[in-house]
Amino acid sequence: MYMRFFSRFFSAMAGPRPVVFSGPSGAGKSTLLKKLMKEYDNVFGFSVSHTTRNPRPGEVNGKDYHYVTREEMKAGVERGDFIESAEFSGNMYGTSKAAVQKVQAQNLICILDVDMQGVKNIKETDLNPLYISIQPPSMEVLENRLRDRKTESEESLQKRLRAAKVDMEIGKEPGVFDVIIVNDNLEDAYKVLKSALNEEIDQVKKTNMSS
Ligand SMILES: Nc1ncnc2c1ncn2[C@@H]1O[C@H](COP(=O)(O)OP(=O)(O)OP(=O)(O)O)[C@@H](O)[C@H]1O
Ligand SMILES: Nc1nc2c(ncn2[C@@H]2O[C@H](COP(=O)(O)O)[C@@H](O)[C@H]2O)c(=O)[nH]1
Repeated sequence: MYMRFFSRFFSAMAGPRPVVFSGPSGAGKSTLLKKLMKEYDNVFGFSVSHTTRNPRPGEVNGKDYHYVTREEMKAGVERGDFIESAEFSGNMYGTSKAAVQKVQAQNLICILDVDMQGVKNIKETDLNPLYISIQPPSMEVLENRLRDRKTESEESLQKRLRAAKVDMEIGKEPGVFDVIIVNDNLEDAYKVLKSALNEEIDQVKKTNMSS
């Protein structure tokens, strides 16, 4: 596992700098984010995306995603409700302005979980987040994790693996991500993630305690 650091925190904007997580489907983004939010629920807030995919068992509407029809999603995009939106593995996904504002209004670090198109599109906005890439140790491990998760049809799994190959190549290009974490052993990866966000966590704790 290794980590690269190109920049540090607190942007010129008011409030804590958002953090964008990306990386191939199955790399372990949600697993790491859920751990982080459980440990620091008063520091981080999750930007709940919209998606046209069906909820998985255990997922909750409004918490994991806002589940919408393609028509609803397209109408929202046309109205300008979204900071970014993308088509991934046969479904639409997008980050609404309202989702980010809701977290920022609470003075929490806004966490976004987006695919590589989302990363590219967010780079065109003035959100100015820290970009963290979560990578699997290998394609073989990634495939096993996705299969073991049992959430995908064979067709969807193959689409996700194809997207993963492309994402992993783009992710290696210099300057795309500020921090790259290889999620091999979960506890090790979590430690690296926490240390990458250490200063922000302390800063938000201090600010929120004194307000
Ligand atoms: N370090 C790890 N070791 C073993 N299994 C892991 C590890 N990290 C995550 N997993 C498992 O791998 C699977 C994929 O993880 P997760 O759903 O968090 O990935 P993801 O990157 O959020 O995927 P997606 O982008 O599709 O939402 C899950 O079943 C999770 O329990
Ligand atoms: N561009 C965006 N990508 C998003 C958003 N929310 C999630 N995602 C990415 O989609 C894939 C698949 O997610 P899954 O929950 O169906 O497994 C994954 O890479 C997410 O990062 C979003 O709002 N915008």
